[in-house]
Amino acid sequence: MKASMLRSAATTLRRASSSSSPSSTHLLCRSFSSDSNPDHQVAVLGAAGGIGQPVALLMKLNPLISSLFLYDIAGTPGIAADVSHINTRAQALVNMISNPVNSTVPIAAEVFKKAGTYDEKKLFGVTMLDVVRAKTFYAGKAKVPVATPKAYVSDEDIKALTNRTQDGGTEVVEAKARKGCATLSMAYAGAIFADACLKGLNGVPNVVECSFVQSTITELPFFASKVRLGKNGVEEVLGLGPLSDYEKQVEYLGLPLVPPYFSGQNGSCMNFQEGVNFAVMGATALDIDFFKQRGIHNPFASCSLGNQLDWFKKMLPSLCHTRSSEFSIYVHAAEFAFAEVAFVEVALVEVALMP
Ligand SMILES: NC(=O)C1=CN([C@@H]2O[C@H](COP(=O)(O)OP(=O)(O)OC[C@H]3O[C@@H](n4cnc5c(N)ncnc54)[C@H](O)[C@@H]3O)[C@@H](O)[C@H]2O)C=CC1
Ligand SMILES: O=C([O-])CC(=O)C(=O)O
Repeated sequence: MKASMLRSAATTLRRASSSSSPSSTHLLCRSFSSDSNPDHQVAVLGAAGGIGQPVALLMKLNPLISSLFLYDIAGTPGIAADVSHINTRAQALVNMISNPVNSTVPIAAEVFKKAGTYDEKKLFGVTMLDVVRAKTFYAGKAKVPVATPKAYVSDEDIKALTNRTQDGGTEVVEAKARKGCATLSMAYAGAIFADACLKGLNGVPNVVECSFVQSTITELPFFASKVRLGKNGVEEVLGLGPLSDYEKQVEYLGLPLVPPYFSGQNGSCMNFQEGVNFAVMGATALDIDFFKQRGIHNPFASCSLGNQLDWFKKMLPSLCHTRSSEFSIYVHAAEFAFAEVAFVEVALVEVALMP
């Protein structure tokens, strides 16, 4: 999701919470409602999209929802009339599906902060599709709907199931001959997560699902883990719990875990043979001061690309002693990190330039 869409969402929620007067938002809103109790209102943003359409259908079928509002883009000011019908407050829970969720959620947090509507208990990255896939693939392997992994599935199978879950998106994209991605299963997963949120809001006890949320369970400001849902959104961010030996392994994370950079004596890396990591999550291409001067706080960014290039330059002398195969592995990881940086950068610049 681009920052412009987040901005639209933030604008919509802010306006919905504060005013019933016509707004100048550029969203085209189609809305309808059903008469059921309790009174929960749900808005689907991007409702005309591959995921949005089936999500809207599933939301319409959910008896916990009394009003359903569907939004998509169009360049018409007629949106104002529709938006003014929404009387929901900024208490809304926001479930972000747009990829990459681990970037769009922190960016959304910044947008909401800028709009003065951020509540860390109410912003969720939807990671439910991974859970749905894991359960489905596991049940297929174990031949039972619910089971203890150790009891039914070998370590080797768990590894294969983990890989299949991690690659689930690609599996669907390829099955659709690259003409589409996972929309129906994502809509199902999104609807299940929304239903859990609604149950939490209704005071159903002990509703626990996985989500990418603001978190203190690791050193990262946002993380995906089990979350207890309640009347205010996130009731409790639950810890990781005991990890199996396999889960503790690096490959479970899907990326080579390269130690962070630190300079040793004479500015060289202490032990490059075990790798060196210049990538810092959320690092910006523009200097950090650019964002500071515009009042943007990026919780991930403690350095810029310039800092990383400086570290790299200091490290260069050690490269002469490194085998080329090792070098290519690290360069590969860096390429991945830079791609992510590029997306975050564009979105952050958009946030920085917000009026
Ligand atoms: N979290 C997860 O596990 C998954 C996430 N995704 C992600 O979900 C996202 C959406 O996927 P699709 O529905 O297939 O895409 P899509 O392109 O079919 O739909 C997106 C919709 O958003 C609308 N839109 C764009 N800007 C808007 C704005 N400012 N306001 C309102 N509507 C706006 C577009 O007009 C379009 O109808 C993608 O980022 C995709 O990568 C997809 C599958 C799984
Ligand atoms: O990559 C995508 O857009 C789809 C996705 O996340 C998935 O299917 O897991």
